[in-house]
Amino acid sequence: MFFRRKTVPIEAPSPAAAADEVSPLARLRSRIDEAQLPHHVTEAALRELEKMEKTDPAVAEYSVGHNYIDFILSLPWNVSSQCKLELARAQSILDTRHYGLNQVKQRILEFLAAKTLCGKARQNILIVDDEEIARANMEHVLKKDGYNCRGAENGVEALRILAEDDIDLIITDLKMDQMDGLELLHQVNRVSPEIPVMMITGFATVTSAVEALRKGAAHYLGKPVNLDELRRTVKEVLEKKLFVEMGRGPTLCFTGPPGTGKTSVGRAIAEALQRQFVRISLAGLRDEAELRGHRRTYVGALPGRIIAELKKIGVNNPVFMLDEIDKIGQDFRGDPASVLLEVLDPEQNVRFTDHYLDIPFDLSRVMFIATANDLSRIPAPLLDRMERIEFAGYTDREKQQIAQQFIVPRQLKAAGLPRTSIQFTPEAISRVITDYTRESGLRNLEREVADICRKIALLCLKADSHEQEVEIDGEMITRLLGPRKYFRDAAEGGAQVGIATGLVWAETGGEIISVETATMPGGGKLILTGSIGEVLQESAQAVLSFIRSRTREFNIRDDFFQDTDIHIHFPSGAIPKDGPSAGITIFAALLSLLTGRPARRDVALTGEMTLSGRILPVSGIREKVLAARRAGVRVVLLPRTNREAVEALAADVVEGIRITLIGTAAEAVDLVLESKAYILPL
Ligand SMILES: Nc1ncnc2c1ncn2[C@@H]1O[C@H](COP(=O)(O)OP(=O)(O)OP(=O)(O)O)[C@@H](O)[C@H]1O
Repeated sequence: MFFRRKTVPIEAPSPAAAADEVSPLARLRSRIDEAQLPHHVTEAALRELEKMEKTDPAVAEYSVGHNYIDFILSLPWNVSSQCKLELARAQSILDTRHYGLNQVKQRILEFLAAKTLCGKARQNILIVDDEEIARANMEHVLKKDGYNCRGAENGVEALRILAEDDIDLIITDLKMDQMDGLELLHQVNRVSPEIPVMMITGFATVTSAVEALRKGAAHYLGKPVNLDELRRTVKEVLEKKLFVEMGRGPTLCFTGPPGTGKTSVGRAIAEALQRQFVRISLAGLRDEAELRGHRRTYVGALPGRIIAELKKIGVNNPVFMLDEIDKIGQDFRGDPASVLLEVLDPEQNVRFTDHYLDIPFDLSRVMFIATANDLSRIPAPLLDRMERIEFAGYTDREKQQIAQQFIVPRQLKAAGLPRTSIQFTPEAISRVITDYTRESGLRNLEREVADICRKIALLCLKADSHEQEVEIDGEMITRLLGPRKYFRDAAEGGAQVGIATGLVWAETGGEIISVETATMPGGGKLILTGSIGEVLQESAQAVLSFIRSRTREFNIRDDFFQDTDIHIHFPSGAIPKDGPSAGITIFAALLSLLTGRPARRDVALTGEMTLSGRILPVSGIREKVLAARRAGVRVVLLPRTNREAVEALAADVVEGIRITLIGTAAEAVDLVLESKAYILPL
């Protein structure tokens, strides 16, 4: 693509014409000309202008055309922010903005390091000209600018060099013996289409130069070559190529529970790269047109959100966050995922077409980062294009540190309170964390701290003493926030017959669930309730069959199911539940019910159970252990096959919790059920 300069003559205003007599169309034409848009964009704008010239200004099409040209002119076709990629700076920004997240920071730095190396490598230019003096001149100035240069006398020699060396740019004369510039361009396009070719031409061959541009040349310069223009153009062309190469490779996808820092790390990356930051939320997006825009033939047509955001931000190389990519939908209005496939594919996004814009826009300079809570909901082809980086939930100790260092100062400032005179004691923060929030991330913690700060601000204003020193302790938290919202139910509740505590993974992170069971006279029916999915229903069936096949082993009557119905309930019916990892918990609850042995509430289980009673591995171990700690669980039973994941847990994650690994359901029995039966077993 090349930038056309002054290709369309503007009619010079007659000396008599006053500035305000210039017609709106002439003004539009000169704006198009001055904008120095890429060639295909100028052509599209001029085509629209020609249509307007034939249209009555009173007709709606006239203003549609005017808006369209205005829109084209407002897009950042050539405007990029001067960004730098310095690894040390990136590291210090990531470190100062975020506590912990060591693995995440490490992965991001590795990702950026590869791009930094890509950007630091010296670029190789091949200069093809049969005049030795012309070659030598160009080599001289370009070498001074830090490029490696090689020379060739004609196209044949150039192709030979191309086969043996890595070349980033070819600058070629048009007229040469043996193989001329046009033929060389044709051959390069065939064997190495990613290498840009710049044409140098004498005045007599301008027509061929235009033809060369049509055939894919990156730029052309007239002879004698203006060396300053050459340096500028080479820099422009190579920078563009570098951007495309740096953008190549997978898009980053940050996954993890809400409030774990995905968006704010994205923002820090933009700052580290000195690029602008844009974020759009894709949650609930069903209509393809929202991303790709409406065709201009529709009344009230608008561009899609990607192009609209680029227009708003005014540069073509921001860090663009596609938030909640796992929440996009699909219906009769199209498939937004297919648009995202195009946007995230470096081969295709060079020519991204928005329906409203109707001409390709180059998105290759944009750095896209996606975020998701649940990877399993992302369509496989989309997931395939992304490099996943996991954000785990925080331990209470990490939350305490983040609150002291980041959240409290930020919320004090937001409430207009002086940071020096208001102090939160560690006990106060700890109370907010345990009694008023139950989450993997920091969303609610930040909300509660903000609430406290606003209340303090009101009190200070009422007392007219906002410079006064205030220490906020645990007791004051209760007075400000009211009765505690969460109880450590597992630790505080006693053992019960027919109820077991389980650990599951949800998109909000690890969660604790209880499985409740009851029997009643009936005829062998299994009733399952609690908004559960198919996999969970099948797990329950398998567990029941396992117990029925082992009645002797568990001291249960052989025919217990003949005259009994069994009901298994998963409380919190408003939340849909599915997944195999509750199998072992269903087993514990059911066996407790059938044997009359109470199940300990402070023992939590997770694991998929097979029909023969084996326990299969599950995912989200860290999140589940953190959820267990939040609920006051003391013992966690995990599948033996998850040993490696357990051993990888940091000491502060497992602090205060005993983890026992089990390989079969039978191993869990005496660990969960108390030995004494309180109710007569069935
Ligand atoms: N490690 C951390 N250090 C400092 N602050 C943090 C850290 N992690 C999260 N935060 C803060 O917590 C708040 C929530 O984070 P953020 O909005 O980035 O979460 P998110 O993971 O993008 O959530 P969602 O999935 O809901 O979009 C922000 O104010 C952020 O600055």
